[in-house]
Amino acid sequence: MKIAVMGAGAVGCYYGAMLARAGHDVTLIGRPAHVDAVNRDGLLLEFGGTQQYIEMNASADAAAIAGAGLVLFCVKSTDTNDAGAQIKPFLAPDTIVMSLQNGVDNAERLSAVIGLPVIPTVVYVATSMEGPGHVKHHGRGELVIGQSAQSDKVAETLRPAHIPVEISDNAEGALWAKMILNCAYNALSAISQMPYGRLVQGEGIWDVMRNAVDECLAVAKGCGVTVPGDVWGAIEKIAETMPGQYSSTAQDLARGKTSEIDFLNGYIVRKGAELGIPTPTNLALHAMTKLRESRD
Ligand SMILES: NC(=O)C1=CN([C@@H]2O[C@H](COP(=O)(O)OP(=O)(O)OC[C@H]3O[C@@H](n4cnc5c(N)ncnc54)[C@H](OP(=O)(O)O)[C@@H]3O)[C@@H](O)[C@H]2O)C=CC1
Ligand SMILES: CC(C)(CO)C(=O)C(=O)O
Repeated sequence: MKIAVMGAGAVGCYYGAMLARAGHDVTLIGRPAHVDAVNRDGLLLEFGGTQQYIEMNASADAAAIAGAGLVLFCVKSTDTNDAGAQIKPFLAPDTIVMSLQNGVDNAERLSAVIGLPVIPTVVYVATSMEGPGHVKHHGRGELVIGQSAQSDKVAETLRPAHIPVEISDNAEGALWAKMILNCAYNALSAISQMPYGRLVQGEGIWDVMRNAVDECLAVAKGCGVTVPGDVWGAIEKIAETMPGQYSSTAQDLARGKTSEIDFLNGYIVRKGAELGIPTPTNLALHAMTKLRESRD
């Protein structure tokens, strides 16, 4: 089966590389600098202290997605609608589309744009682009995917490529759990430009995080979502296990890029307003991050 990746970035290149390494016919759709490097040398995958060039197809033209049986959709939440509109003309009615993105509404938004079902996928991986056509794996790699008629087929395709897949009847709740963690840390790390270990030592920071999380849980409940696991316990663990890490939002702002904050704290604020649930802490975190994002 031909597999296409829309968004040749940290997540898309990693999963594309794992699948190509396992013998699949993989096509990456990405920006010209990455595409040129992959077409020239192959994709450089750094994994567990090893480096390997992996041959695969790459194109800057969304038309290269034509004929794919499976599409991994891996752009940032800010690009979902535009990238979805670009691939729509090249999808068949039976193409399986997965959203490998943070935030809770990407699968729904993408599905509305392309007119096909989209499998929501929670991505537990840490990867980064180290340069054009060069992806580095820092840890983990497992996916939790929603139930659908195609989910078994997806799992059977991905698992032999050393991509652990769990099919869950509460993938939505798992996406929420991850987003709530993001709502606790991402904006604070972005506004302060501090890593988590130092951040949580700030005066009142745990209280701010607790308030943000309580608002998120109230909004999740209002949306009828059951958030699995010990959300607060997982949040406390992040500061212990990743003390030197800056949030992806902090990294985006440091590079002058638009962040996904509208789909994290911003999403909670919008949903809270719809449901009549106050979200003052998320409102402040979102507004301050947007201010910082708009700085020259
Ligand atoms: N990196 C990680 O470790 C993790 C990331 N995630 C989530 O996964 C998603 C993807 O993140 P990540 O891979 O880090 O993001 P990246 O920015 O590294 O990758 C996305 C890539 O897609 C490109 N792109 C966007 N729109 C188009 C388009 N229309 N045509 C071609 N290329 C396009 C972007 O280019 P440009 O930048 O020029 O727009 C970028 O190179 C996000 O929702 C993120 O939150 C989840 C877990 C871990
Ligand atoms: C888990 C966490 C908070 C790790 O940095 C993350 O998902 C992000 O930075 O967006």
